[in-house]
Amino acid sequence: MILELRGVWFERGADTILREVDLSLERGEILVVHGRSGVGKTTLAMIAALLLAPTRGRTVFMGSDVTGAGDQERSKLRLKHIGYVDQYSRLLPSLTLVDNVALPLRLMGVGREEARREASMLLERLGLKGLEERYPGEVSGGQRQRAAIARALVKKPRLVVADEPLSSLDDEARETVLSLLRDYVRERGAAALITTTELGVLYGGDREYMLSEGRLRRIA
Ligand SMILES: Nc1ncnc2c1ncn2[C@@H]1O[C@H](COP(=O)(O)OP(=O)(O)OP(=O)(O)O)[C@@H](O)[C@H]1O
Repeated sequence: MILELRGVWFERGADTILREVDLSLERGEILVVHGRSGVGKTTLAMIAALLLAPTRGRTVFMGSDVTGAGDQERSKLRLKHIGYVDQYSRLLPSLTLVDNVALPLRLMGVGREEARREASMLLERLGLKGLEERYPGEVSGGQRQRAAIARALVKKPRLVVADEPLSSLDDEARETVLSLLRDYVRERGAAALITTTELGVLYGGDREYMLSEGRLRRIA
């Protein structure tokens, strides 16, 4: 088991965003959470990525209960094991795509050339060959989105959490990303959680859920 959320609540002031959410992610699985704008998908994604602690309930990551873990312990786990793609596919504007994607490896101590080589390979698999030396401001939103996915995968994390990673992609690019994610989680025994505001389309995840009124309901 990679991640387990047990009876998780998230309350902010008088608002209850998540109510008694149970979710488990096993190795090799892709889980998709659908939901309208504002229902709490980002909140759930951030809890899954250990960026946010639930107000009630337990979080178990790779067999360890991290419910009461401090910031430092959680950030250590994140750096090593979790790739997070935020909703805005934020990249550093002053670095080219290849250097953005190579950055997590550089931070882990990998040499520049090797890190850039790994990054280029991933960019190519995501259909971005030829754009390696462009800056984020010189590519499209969908291309930035794919570069952000490459950046999350480059350090080969155990858990990939991607918040609305497909929103600016056409059908072909979307399929490219999903099939790369499928191959990735299967090959590496990793797991992925992705969110989407699309309600009527299934994404071919191993399990798909609808989040509404704070509760998760399985839809496929
Ligand atoms: N920092 C904050 N302070 C107060 N309320 C917040 C904050 N962040 C989010 N919210 C509220 O919490 C609720 C859940 O937000 P969240 O971002 O998790 O939703 P979402 O499903 O990801 O939405 P979207 O699809 O529009 O990104 C929303 O009603 C939002 O307005």
